[in-house]
Amino acid sequence: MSMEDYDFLFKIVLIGNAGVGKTCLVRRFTQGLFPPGQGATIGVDFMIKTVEINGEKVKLQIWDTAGQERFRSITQSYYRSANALILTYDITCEESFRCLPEWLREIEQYASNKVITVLVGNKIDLAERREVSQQRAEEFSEAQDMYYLETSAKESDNVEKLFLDLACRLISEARQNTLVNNGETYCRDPSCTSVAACGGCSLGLLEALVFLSTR
Ligand SMILES: Nc1nc2c(ncn2[C@@H]2O[C@H](COP(=O)(O)OP(=O)(O)OP(=O)(O)O)[C@@H](O)[C@H]2O)c(=O)[nH]1
Repeated sequence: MSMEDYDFLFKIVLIGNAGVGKTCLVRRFTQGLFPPGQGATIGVDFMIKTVEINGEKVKLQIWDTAGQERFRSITQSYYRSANALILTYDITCEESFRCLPEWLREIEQYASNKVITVLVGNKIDLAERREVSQQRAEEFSEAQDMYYLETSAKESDNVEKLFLDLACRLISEARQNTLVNNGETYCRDPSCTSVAACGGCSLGLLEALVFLSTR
């Protein structure tokens, strides 16, 4: 697709504890599948999906970060140019909910103050194993001024809604000019703000892949 083939380009970054289902949410949305035996993400993964909203083409760059602590210094560097963050926890895992204030501190420290943050409680298909009530999560998200949604990547519940509602909000913020301006970054170098696809930045896609796979 050429650069002119879309009206909006947004960068969305998924964060949250390991195993909460970030990769499965991204795969469900971008590829329409629930991957069997999904392994832990190493560093950062990247997918693109273009959607049409009210006749306008919206290109979503979706960055899936590793939840494991050992990758934190890599993943933090991806917050800065994000237009939106999807902070995910697992409704069957109290620990993943208790870690949310820690994630919010990371956002405060590393993301732009214009970033839109959505809180997602994933794995609602496992209702019998729920450890965090919807009410508790809603109260928490309201107190933090975040939009809240519960999803199941497995059953495809609310996954399209999550990304499409977010795209609508991003369009509306872009129109009011209040969004993070991140240029059109096509490579994995978080500091790249090049408009050309990796043409002008110091760390091209191939080099970045080697960098990530050797860690
Ligand atoms: N039942 C159920 N299981 C899910 C759902 N989403 C993810 N899982 C499972 O949860 C496990 C972890 O999923 P991932 O998508 O790898 O989690 P992650 O947050 O990307 O993990 P890291 O890459 O380590 O940060 C896998 O075994 C998935 O099959 C869901 O909606 N329902």
